[in-house]
Amino acid sequence: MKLYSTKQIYKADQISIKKEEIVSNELMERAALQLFNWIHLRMQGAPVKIHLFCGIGNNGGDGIALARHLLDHGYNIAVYVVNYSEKRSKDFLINLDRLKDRKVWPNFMDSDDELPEINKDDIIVDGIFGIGLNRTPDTWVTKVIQHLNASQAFILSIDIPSGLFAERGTEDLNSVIRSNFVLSFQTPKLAFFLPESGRFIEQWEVLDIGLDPDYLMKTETDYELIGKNEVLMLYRPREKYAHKGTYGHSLIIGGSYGKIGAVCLTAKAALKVGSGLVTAFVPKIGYTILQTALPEIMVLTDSENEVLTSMQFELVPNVIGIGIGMGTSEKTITAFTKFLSSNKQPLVIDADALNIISNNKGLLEQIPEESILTPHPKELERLIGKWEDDFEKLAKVKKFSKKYKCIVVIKGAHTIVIKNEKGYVNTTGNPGMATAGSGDVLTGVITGLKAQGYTPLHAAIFGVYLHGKAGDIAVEKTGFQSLIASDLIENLGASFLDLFKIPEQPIVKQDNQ
Ligand SMILES: NC(=O)C1=CN([C@@H]2O[C@H](COP(=O)(O)OP(=O)(O)OC[C@H]3O[C@@H](n4cnc5c(N)ncnc54)[C@H](OP(=O)(O)O)[C@@H]3O)[C@@H](O)[C@H]2O)[C@@H](O)CC1
Ligand SMILES: Nc1ncnc2c1ncn2[C@@H]1O[C@H](COP(=O)(O)OP(=O)(O)O)[C@@H](O)[C@H]1O
Ligand SMILES: [K+]
Repeated sequence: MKLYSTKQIYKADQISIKKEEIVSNELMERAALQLFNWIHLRMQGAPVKIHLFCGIGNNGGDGIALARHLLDHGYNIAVYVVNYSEKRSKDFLINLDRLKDRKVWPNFMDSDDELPEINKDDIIVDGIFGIGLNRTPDTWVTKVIQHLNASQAFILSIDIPSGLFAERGTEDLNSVIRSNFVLSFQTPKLAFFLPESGRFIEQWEVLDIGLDPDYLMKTETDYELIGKNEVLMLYRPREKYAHKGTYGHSLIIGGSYGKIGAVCLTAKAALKVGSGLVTAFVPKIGYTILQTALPEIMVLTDSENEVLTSMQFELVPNVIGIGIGMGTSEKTITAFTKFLSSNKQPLVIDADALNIISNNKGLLEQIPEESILTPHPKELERLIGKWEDDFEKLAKVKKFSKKYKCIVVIKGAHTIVIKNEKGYVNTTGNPGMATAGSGDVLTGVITGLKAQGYTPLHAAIFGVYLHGKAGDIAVEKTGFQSLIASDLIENLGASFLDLFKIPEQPIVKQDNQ
C-alpha cells in the first residue's frame, strides 16, 4: 500500500474536485459520511455521549459535518469548536451553518474558557487539527488536548491525532492526542509507524473517500506499507525438478566464545527459509556445538579456538551473512578488514561487523554494492550518527544508502527497509520479539532468501515480513513474555503457509436450515 505524502493528498483532492466537477465541501461530505457510517455500524444508535472537538480548518469541518449526521440519527452529542484562529476554512463555515440550521450551537472554546467535563465512559471525536498542522499548538490548546487525554474516554481521531505532525518531528509531545482509533482518509500517514509518533496511535483504519484513482495509481510515493498483498508478489515458488543446488549456498561467518548460539540461530533460520545449503564459519570452539545442534549444516573453523582470526575459505557461496556473535577483538577486526578488501560476494552485515565498520568508516567503501545492513537503533546511531527525530533519521539513512549503494534495514517495531530514496515499512511483528537473538534470526532469514535468488531488496523486504509474521504466529502460543528467538525459527514454515491462507468466510445461515 502506498503511503502518500500530505502534498500528494492535497493534490489528489484538487484533481478530484476538478475532474468530478464537484465543490470541495462535497468531498468533505463524503469524508463525514464515511466517518458516520463507520461509527453507526459499531454503535447502532447507542445513547453514549459523544463529544466532538473541532478545529476551524477542514479537519474541524469534517467533525462538524459528522456531528450533523450523528444528530440526524438521534445520537447524544456535544459539539465544541476549539477556536485557535480567526482563519476559518470555507467548508468549515458551510458545515457550521448547516449545523446551526438544526438549532445546534457549538460551544466555542477560547483560551480562558473552562474545560468541559468528560466522563470516562463517553466518546471523544478528535477533529482539532488534521494534516494542516504546521506549528506547535498554543499552550491553551495543548491544555485542551491534555484534558482530553486525561479523561480516559475512548478517543476517535479524524485523519490523524491532533497535534501530531504528519511529516516532521513533533516538538512538544504533550500537545498530541493519544488516539484509541484513527480513521485516516485515503492513506495512513508515515508518522503512524515511527517510534516517536506511532505511540500515539493504538489502532487505525483507512477510509476511502474516492480521491481520483488515476492520480493515486500513477503517483510514486517515497514510502510503501508492506503487508501480505505486497510480499505475495515477491514470492518465488519451489520448482518441481529443483535440487539443493538450485536454492543457493549461504555462508554464515561469526561466533566467538560464549556466542556460538547466535550463529546457530542465524544458520538455522537460513535453512528454514529454504537456502539449499548452509555453511557456518566459526572459531574452533563452535565446531561441536554447531554439528550437534544443526546436523543439516556444514561447519568450517578458524585456526583459533575462541575468536575469528582469518576469514579464508575455498567454497564459493551465493551470499554471506556476517557479524553475528563475532565480537570485536583486535584479531577479528584485522581478519574482517582483510576479508572486506578481497571479498566480492554480496553481504548481509549485522551486529559486530556493523560495529567494526562504525569504528572505521573507511571500510564502507569496500562493501560490495547491494549489500544489506541490518542495524538495530544503537548500531544505526554508531553508523550514521545521532538524529534529531525519526524523520531526520530516515533522511540520513536514505543519504547513506545512496552514498554506499547499500540497503539498510532499520530494525524496530515497524522495521523499515531503505534503498536509495525509497522506504518499505513492515506491518508484521510484535513486542514479544524484543528478545535476545531475534535479530540473529532475521539475518539468517534475509541471507537464506538472498541465497535462493531473491534480489537483495526483495530478500530484505520479504525477510522482514516473514520474520515478523513468524513472531505474530508464535506469540499466539507463547504469549509476549515467553516468546524466544527459537520460536521465530520454528514458525517460519507457518509464516510461509500463512501467505496462501484464504481468509475464513463468514457462515451465512440459510432460512431453510
Ligand atoms: N483530501 C483529503 O484527504 C481531505 C481532507 N480533509 C480534511 O482536511 C484536513 C486538513 O485540513 P486543513 O488543511 O484545513 O488543515 P487543518 O489540519 O484542519 O488545520 C487548520 C489550519 O490551522 C492552521 N494551523 C496549523 N497549525 C496551527 C497551530 N499550531 N495553531 C493554530 N493554527 C494552526 C493552519 O492554517 P494557517 O494558520 O497556517 O494559515 C491550518 O490550515 C485533513 O486532515 C482532513 O481531515 C477532508 O475534509 C476531505 C478531503
Ligand atoms: N516491539 C517490537 N515489535 C516488533 N518487532 C520487534 C520489536 N522489538 C524488536 N523487534 C524485532 O526483533 C529484532 C531485534 O533485533 P536485535 O535488536 O538485533 O536483536 P538481537 O541483537 O538480540 O538479535 C528486529 O528484527 C526487530 O525488528
Ligand atoms: K484530528
